[in-house]
Amino acid sequence: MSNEAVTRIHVAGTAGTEPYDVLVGRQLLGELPGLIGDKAQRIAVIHPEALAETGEALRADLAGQGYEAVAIQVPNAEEAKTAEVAAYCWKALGQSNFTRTDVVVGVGGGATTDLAGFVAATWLRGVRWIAVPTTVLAMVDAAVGGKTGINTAEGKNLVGAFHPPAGVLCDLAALDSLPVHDYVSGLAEVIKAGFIADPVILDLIESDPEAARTPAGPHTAELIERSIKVKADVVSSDLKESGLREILNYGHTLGHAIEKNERYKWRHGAAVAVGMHFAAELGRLAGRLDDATADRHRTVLQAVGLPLHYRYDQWPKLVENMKVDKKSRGNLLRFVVLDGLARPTVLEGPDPAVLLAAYGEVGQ
Ligand SMILES: NC(=O)c1ccc[n+]([C@@H]2O[C@H](COP(=O)([O-])OP(=O)(O)OC[C@H]3O[C@@H](n4cnc5c(N)ncnc54)[C@H](O)[C@@H]3O)[C@@H](O)[C@H]2O)c1
Ligand SMILES: O=C(O)C(=O)C[C@@H](O)[C@H](O)[C@H](O)COP(=O)(O)O
Ligand SMILES: [Zn+2]
Repeated sequence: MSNEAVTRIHVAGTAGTEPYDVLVGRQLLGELPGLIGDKAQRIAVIHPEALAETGEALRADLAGQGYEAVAIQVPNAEEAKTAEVAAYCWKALGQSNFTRTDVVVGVGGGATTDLAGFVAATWLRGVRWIAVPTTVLAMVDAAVGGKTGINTAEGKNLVGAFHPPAGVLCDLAALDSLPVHDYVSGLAEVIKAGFIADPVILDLIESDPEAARTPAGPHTAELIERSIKVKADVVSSDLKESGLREILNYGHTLGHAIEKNERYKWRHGAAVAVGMHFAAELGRLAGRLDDATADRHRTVLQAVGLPLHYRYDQWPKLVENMKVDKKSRGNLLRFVVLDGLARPTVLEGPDPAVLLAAYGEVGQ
């Protein structure tokens, strides 16, 4: 793995879907026409406000290549993941006479790629789409694996579809304009990949946590590639989350509950960081996780500047919010915990007293 070469990570097709590759490197947009294929006449470039120039440049470039290209600008961050914004995109596609052979390109962070993928999944019951992630989080996680969706007032990602992209282009140059707060938020999913499957990720971050906070750090490409590999391996064998894929939800049961409680104003990665701290304490109290690995969660998350704590008095609301987690079955709450480093497992229906005790370490 190096900073210069283009790395290609393969995602196998399962459940009747096509395989595809995730490319990591620089100046990758030349790959787009090949991914678009030769049947498309129209391309819709869905991008957030923050990437207005990028979106327009891409639209103009595609128009120069002979496509009828439209740019669809959507709000930044979670404000894009709503039914209203999805409907706005459907309207734009309808007004462009967008057909089944046409292609959606989602350019942006995870919120944008989740929305763009969802729009592609639902338009005409599914059209081809390509992800061009521009945040760490979207490169290592959101754009890979075909989970697409939007939030509702009742919870995070409650409406969506499994609809894998035709390809994912991770241009590392995009990260240079990312505010540090958003860069660091993405490290939560990188650290998650380290705890559930690839501890070398943790070693690399711990070797220089300050450097890990910037795209100029010495291990940026390797951290991104290793995290993508973790995700690609999991979704290659379990696209629709019938089992193994649940491990990617480490830290998310509480994390999503916090996001909803904050009306989606917290960054996803920050909420997942608190959620992983909670999951580590839960694993420890359930007698599964050793002290050293549980403590390592605190040190590595804190070292890169991610939060560990949330409001203690919000626990009853968080418990309510967790009931709509997609891993729940009836009234049974289910949490991904670790049996040890890189040994994820599911803890079903833990004693409410144990849950509260774990939250006692997290709440402030
Ligand atoms: N589908 C999945 O498997 C999956 C996995 C993980 C996370 N997610 C979702 O991803 C979302 C979080 O993604 P995120 O952390 O990328 O946040 P985000 O998409 O909200 O982006 C953060 C902010 O950065 C801006 N931005 C994006 N790229 C930029 C760039 N290169 N330069 C400057 N600004 C830029 C965005 O417009 C936004 O304002 C959440 O909605 C989460 O649920 C989905
Ligand atoms: O891809 C997955 O599967 C994940 O769980 C990855 C998570 O990082 C991601 O936030 C995902 O969107 C959560 O899925 P959800 O099904 O809990 O909404
Ligand atoms: Zn996530």
